[in-house]
Amino acid sequence: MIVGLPKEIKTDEYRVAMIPSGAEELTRAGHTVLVQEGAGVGSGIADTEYAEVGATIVPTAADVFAKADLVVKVKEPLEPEWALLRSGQMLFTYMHFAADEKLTKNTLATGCTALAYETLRGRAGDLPLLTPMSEVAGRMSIQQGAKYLERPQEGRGILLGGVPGVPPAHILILGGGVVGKNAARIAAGFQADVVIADVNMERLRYLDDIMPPNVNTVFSDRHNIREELKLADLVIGAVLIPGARAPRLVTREDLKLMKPGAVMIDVAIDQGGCMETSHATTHSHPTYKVDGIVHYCVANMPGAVGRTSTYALCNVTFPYVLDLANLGLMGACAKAPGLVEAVNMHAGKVTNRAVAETFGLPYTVFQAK
Ligand SMILES: NC(=O)C1=CN([C@@H]2O[C@H](COP(=O)(O)OP(=O)(O)OC[C@H]3O[C@@H](n4cnc5c(N)ncnc54)[C@H](O)[C@@H]3O)[C@@H](O)[C@H]2O)C=CC1
Ligand SMILES: CC(=O)C(=O)O
Ligand SMILES: [Mg+2]
Repeated sequence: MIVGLPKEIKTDEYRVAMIPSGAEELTRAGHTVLVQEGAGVGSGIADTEYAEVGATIVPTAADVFAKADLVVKVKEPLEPEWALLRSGQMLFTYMHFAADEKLTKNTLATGCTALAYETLRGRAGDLPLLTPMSEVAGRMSIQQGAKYLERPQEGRGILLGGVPGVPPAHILILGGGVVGKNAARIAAGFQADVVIADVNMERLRYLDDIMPPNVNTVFSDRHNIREELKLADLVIGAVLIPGARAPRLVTREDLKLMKPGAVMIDVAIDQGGCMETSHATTHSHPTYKVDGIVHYCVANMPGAVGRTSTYALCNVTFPYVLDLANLGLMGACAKAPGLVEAVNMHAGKVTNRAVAETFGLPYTVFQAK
């Protein structure tokens, strides 16, 4: 099979979807690997490192897409890439279709098989290809929150951990999954006062067991969220309903409850965001203010720490890339049934129920045989 690795084109995206050890394994298994010139540079990987293990370096994305049976990427295909995708081709990347109707319809029109990292299921029902980036984004959310709470960044001028005689920041984390847990751990280390809200009681019990005393839990309902917003210096949006648009938990009206200069980091922005006033931003221009509240809504947070994130991502994606190359789509799905969940589109049909329902498109069951 021909496996293609284009350079990412999203603003401030420094990750790449395959590291040289992956290219080495694929070529050893008899596959051809096409790497776009400069694809790894943002993560500190030179073209020569791919070439040395047998990959072919090609000058443009068009060269990669034209020949590859399987294109491996990090972020969703952007407009210049839509024209390069074709029927019968597999695209394996983060898609986040429910957040973007134009992306959904244009990708569907290409007829490609769209395999989304974020909906692939592990044997335990987990989302193993989302997990490492959620670990990165969760940890990073507190780092960014600390920065934007500083007064020169238009925040409230609050130090997360406080100092003797002055209380620490109060942090509300909406969603206690992978992002939420990682955010809470880092925030706890800063000695902030942390509350995690979730609707899953089993998850809240688990978090209550493992977290230090400065992390508490609360059931996520309208009343509790509004009470917490009054206290919060920093809010982290970390909810997820896999495949679907994020539920809106904070309305514009709710912002009036908050302290001026409080910061909201909406990590769930890649699925459309869990605050009504959120819209996607970039690392170059990460924040904006609505009603005195600082909003940070970068949809590719891990892209800024490309070196860490690339290795963390490729550790988990590569086994599936190798299976897709060795066994083809149907063979790889037979080997790992959770891969079927990743198939969001196939042959011009939407094969993910949540994506279809979000945009009122017909839903077709993907037949993995
Ligand atoms: N902006 C970025 O760069 C990145 C964004 N993300 C996104 O962060 C979001 C969270 O991801 P994960 O933590 O991995 O998901 P997860 O599935 O591990 O956790 C989500 C949690 O949200 C909870 N939840 C659902 N509805 C809720 C509600 N109404 N109130 C409170 N909690 C609710 C679930 O019970 C679950 O515990 C996803 O949208 C993911 O794509 C992840 C990595 C990077
Ligand atoms: C998950 C996601 O959106 C990212 O890593 O960029
Ligand atoms: Mg407390």
